Amino acid sequence: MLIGITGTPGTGKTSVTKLLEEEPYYQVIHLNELIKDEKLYSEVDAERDCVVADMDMVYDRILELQDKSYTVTIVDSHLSHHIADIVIVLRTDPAVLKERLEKRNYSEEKVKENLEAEALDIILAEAVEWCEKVFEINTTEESAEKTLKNIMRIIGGLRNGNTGELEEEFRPGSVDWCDYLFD
Ligand SMILES: Nc1ncnc2c1ncn2[C@@H]1O[C@H](COP(=O)(O)OP(=O)(O)O)[C@@H](O)[C@H]1O
Repeated sequence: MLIGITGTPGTGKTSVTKLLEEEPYYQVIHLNELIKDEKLYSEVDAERDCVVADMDMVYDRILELQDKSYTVTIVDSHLSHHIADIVIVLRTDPAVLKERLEKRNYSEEKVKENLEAEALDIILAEAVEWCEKVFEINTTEESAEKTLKNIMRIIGGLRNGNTGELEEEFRPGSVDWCDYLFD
């Protein structure tokens, strides 16, 4: 089973997937590192300080790397909803996200761009449009450990074919940052 952990940068994807990596039966691919290490991109955008991933190359590489001896392969990246059919979108209140992104020494422009993307649900909307199953977790006031527990509950439900209540609890659209936009 291939599952994407996606969300705006700073929402906690890498922190939680690093914890998941320590659990047995989970293969974790940190896609952003892989894209840089293996140059799976078509362009370097120096102005925006990022690369433009070649998603065909990325998709083929993920399929090659997916090790079926693991029960679940997790793809950690804000691009993972381009690849996986099942995704968990991590969300963080833009006011909290701002602090996290500023600590990363992102430019003012890059912080603003990411905060707007989070406030406007950009990744969530893409995931809902492209993926078969989407779960949304608000990590604003949760530790990475608590988020890990929720992710493992969702994966457990998917494996048992019993996601009814989880689909309600982590329903896409349950998080709303509209107040941030109109403050
Ligand atoms: N659940 C959380 N609660 C508080 N801080 C968190 C949480 N998850 C991550 N962080 C902090 O936020 C920052 C960004 O987390 P990271 O996992 O790198 O996000 P992403 O992979 O989504 O870009 C890190 O400094 C991390 O310590």
